[in-house]
Amino acid sequence: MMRVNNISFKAGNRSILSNLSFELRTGEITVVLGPNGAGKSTLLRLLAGEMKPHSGDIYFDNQPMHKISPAALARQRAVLTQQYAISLPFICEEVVMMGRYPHFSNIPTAQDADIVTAAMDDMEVTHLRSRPFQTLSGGEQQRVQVARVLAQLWNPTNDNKYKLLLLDEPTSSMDILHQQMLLTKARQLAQQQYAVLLVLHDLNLAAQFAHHILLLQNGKLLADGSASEVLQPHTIQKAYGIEVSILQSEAHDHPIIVPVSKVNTPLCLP
Ligand SMILES: Nc1ncnc2c1ncn2[C@@H]1O[C@H](COP(=O)(O)OP(=O)(O)OP(=O)(O)O)[C@@H](O)[C@H]1O
Repeated sequence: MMRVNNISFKAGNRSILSNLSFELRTGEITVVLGPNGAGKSTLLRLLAGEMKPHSGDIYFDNQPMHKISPAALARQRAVLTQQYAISLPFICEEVVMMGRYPHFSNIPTAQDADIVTAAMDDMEVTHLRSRPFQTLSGGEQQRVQVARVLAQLWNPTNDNKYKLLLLDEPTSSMDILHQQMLLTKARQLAQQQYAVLLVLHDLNLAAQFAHHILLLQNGKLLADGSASEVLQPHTIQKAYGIEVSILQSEAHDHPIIVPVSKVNTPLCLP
């Protein structure tokens, strides 16, 4: 449902992404991995249509991305970026309702209100609905923002349109329970008409939930495939410069990645 053909992106003269090609398919969770600065967030913003690649093409639902109107795009794809500072004193329910803005003209309908309630229930933030967003903890804010993007793509009429959910490090502030809850929800959505793309740093979450992994290094695609294809010790060593062991356990249907090499951290004394 999304086809990326040989895209490159530059900031000034500096190449940030080079010659990336891949597909995002409905039914799948695609996880983008890579060290700090590899280009993951830049890639997500290009896929969201927030920026255009300097070369190459992105097709969404068989249309060139740049030809889709922002209003139409907002009904089919939702984005959670790493920065979501809200300076005005909105309460949480209003933040989640922002996800419904593309769906009503002036006043939210009863259905929009029901969707906000359901999305807040899914992210276990219903008890926070009347709290000012700025007073929430980091993990609570992240769950409210995920509820907002879920509300944006909520599909009560089953309109048969593909949905694309793009989440940049959505679990970074969440505790282990809420990480699992969110990624289980992402898996359920992928089983409907959604393609889900997650930027993650946690290789074990990627191993557990990804159908498809894109591993970036210096803006290039170092590996592209299933978790067991991509999460190999030599590939991880090449990408991150750290030695790992891959454990297989009968209790789990995915590999478990454990660092084994000692990292030589420069000692900074005052
Ligand atoms: N507008 C810009 N001008 C100059 N450099 C930029 C610009 N935007 C991004 N970069 C650089 O591009 C590289 C990729 O940035 P990006 O945010 O995509 O990395 P990332 O893989 O998401 O990193 P992280 O894991 O740290 O979040 C970084 O080195 C960043 O400094």
